[in-house]
Amino acid sequence: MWYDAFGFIARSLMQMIFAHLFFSIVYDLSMLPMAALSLPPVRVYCSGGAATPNSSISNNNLLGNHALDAAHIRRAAELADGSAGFTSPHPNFGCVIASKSGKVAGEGFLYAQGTKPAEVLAVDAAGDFSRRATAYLNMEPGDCHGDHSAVSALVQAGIERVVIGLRHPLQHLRGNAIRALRSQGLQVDVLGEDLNSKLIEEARKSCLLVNAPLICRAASRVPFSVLKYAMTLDGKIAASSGHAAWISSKTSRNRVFELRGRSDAVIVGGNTVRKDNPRLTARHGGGHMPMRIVMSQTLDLPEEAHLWDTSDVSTIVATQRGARRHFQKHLASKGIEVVEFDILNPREVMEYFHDRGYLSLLWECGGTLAAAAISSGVIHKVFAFVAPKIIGGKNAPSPVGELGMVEMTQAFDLIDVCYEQVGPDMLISGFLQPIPDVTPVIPSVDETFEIDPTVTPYESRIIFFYKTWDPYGAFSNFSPHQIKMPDDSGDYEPWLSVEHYYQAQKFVGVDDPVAQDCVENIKSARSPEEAARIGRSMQRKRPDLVRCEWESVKIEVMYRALKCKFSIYPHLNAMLLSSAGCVLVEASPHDLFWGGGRDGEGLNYLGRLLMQLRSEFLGESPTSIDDIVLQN
Ligand SMILES: NC(=O)C1=CN([C@@H]2O[C@H](COP(=O)(O)OP(=O)(O)OC[C@H]3O[C@@H](n4cnc5c(N)ncnc54)[C@H](OP(=O)(O)O)[C@@H]3O)[C@@H](O)[C@H]2O)C=CC1
Ligand SMILES: Nc1c(N[C@@H]2O[C@H](COP(=O)(O)O)[C@@H](O)[C@H]2O)[nH]c(=O)[nH]c1=O
Repeated sequence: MWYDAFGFIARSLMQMIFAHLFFSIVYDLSMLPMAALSLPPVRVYCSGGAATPNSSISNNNLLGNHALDAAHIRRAAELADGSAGFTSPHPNFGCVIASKSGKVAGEGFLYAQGTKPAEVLAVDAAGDFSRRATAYLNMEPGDCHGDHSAVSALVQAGIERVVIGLRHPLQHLRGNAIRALRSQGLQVDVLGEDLNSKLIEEARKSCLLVNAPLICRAASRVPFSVLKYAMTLDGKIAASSGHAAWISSKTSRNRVFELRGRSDAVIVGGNTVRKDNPRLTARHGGGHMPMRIVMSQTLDLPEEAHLWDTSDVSTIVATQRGARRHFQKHLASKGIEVVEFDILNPREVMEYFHDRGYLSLLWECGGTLAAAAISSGVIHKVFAFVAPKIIGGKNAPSPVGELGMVEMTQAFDLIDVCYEQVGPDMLISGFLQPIPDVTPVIPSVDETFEIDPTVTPYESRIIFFYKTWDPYGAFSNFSPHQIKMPDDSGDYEPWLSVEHYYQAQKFVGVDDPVAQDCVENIKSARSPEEAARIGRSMQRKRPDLVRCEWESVKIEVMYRALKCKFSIYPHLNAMLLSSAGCVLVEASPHDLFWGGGRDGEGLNYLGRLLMQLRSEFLGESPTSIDDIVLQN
């Protein structure tokens, strides 16, 4: 492939970078107590004993400073959770502004990347009360691309003190905002570093919980995985016939829809598709719709199934390399993406979805695949709905198949178990692995550089970028940088990101009100992910609405949008120029046009356009955009 020569170096560097990330997370073997995700409780009993969220903190001089700090941080964590389920999962940020007396003056949470940061919303809400106030943040802001909007908002509002629940878990972002705030003269107290007490420790746990998916993903290099099942009181997930609709109550199943809405994807095994013909959609009234993933070795799956209807949401089938090629074609004709693996096991599949940027997954499979997933160490948390029913049956399936254990002492003990009554059922949840604790004992990337200038961890001949949280994530067209592009009449219109502009251009100029509505919907989408979802889903459902010359103009469209982005933001321009001499590759394992693919088989047009722009900015233009378009 065109950059094969770099393959070995690239892999080594990727490993180095991941090793950096991995070792930046220090495991706390004390197994921290944690509460369940803060969905509306009916009755909850938690062994961790976390306090209830405090949403009405007022002036209370009886509370000590630590108690007040802890309460406000818990509230920030509670706010942060507000965005889960509304848009594709992302780090959750909440902010509370409290006056000197401890009274709450303003609150905010980040809805999605690209929308207003929690800190900006909170100081806006607090107005003049922000002056000399304290800001409480569940997590250090990830001002990753030199924008520092959260930091600027706090400084400009006149905040005197900032209390931070957790340093940013990603190594290349950790410490940056804290340093920036301190350098502006603000007092910054980090829980567990500058403040310590039992109450503070509990508040810190609520911050760990609300971003558990991000933290676990960074530490384990697989998406945060929750195994959910519904079983009878005698431990069966179906009758001996395989019939399972329904074990749990309607209230519990509604709760499952919410769990699905918090996940990037829901995953099942081939047998569940054959037996249940599930839909796996989140039907709780709006909110985020997860993708569906099927793991099947044989690909002996039905020709027709609810999961093959992708009008609302896509399905990916992961299978063994070479399995039933004609059936693969059948699936492809229905718009299903088939991904082949040399060895189809849960770890390989999870590593693949990690590289694809997935943050969290909900496993709704039967016991066969659940056992394989638990054995391979990819499951982080379990949600078991227990219904007060007995079905019996020697051969009726149970939630977890063979784990090879022979003595009770070998059983996995769940950590921080919560018991909650949901309708007539009992929901028991707990962690299979502790959430790794993030402690700042290892210097962040720029601190490392300060200590030893010869260490430049990201210097490489190939720079991979993909998700905006990556070190060079600002190269992604999903990075939340607004651009201004000319419309038909030459007037400049703002677009929230390159992705917004690119998706909308698919339907621009098409003489159909549905296409025009679609352009408007994409334009007003609250995040680049939302813009991409609208554009891609319309393209899939109504290919007739895509402008006829789209395939021949799309590179040009992307080029113009990128040129604007890297011209108007000096820090992005500097980042691009600083990559001179390096090959830029969009590390998308599935987009073989804009990305580099899993093994370098992708065309990497995004990387190529960026390198083209870089040459132009440097005044050396070996190829032109026309050459790139012609090569297409
Ligand atoms: N009550 C509940 O919560 C639930 C109940 N169920 C019930 O469970 C029953 C199905 O259980 P079960 O057969 O365990 O279903 P699974 O969902 O666990 O599917 C098993 C299948 O997963 C596929 N698979 C792919 N990779 C692997 C791997 N590495 N290891 C193991 N399997 C792999 C295989 O598909 P292939 O054969 O295609 O190669 C295998 O046959 C049904 O009766 C269903 O109704 C299912 C889900 C939840
Ligand atoms: N039987 C059972 C569950 N089964 C799970 O739900 C899937 C069906 O989802 P859907 O088609 O979207 O309604 C099914 O394939 C299996 O994964 N879930 C539960 O909460 N309670 C239940 O009693």
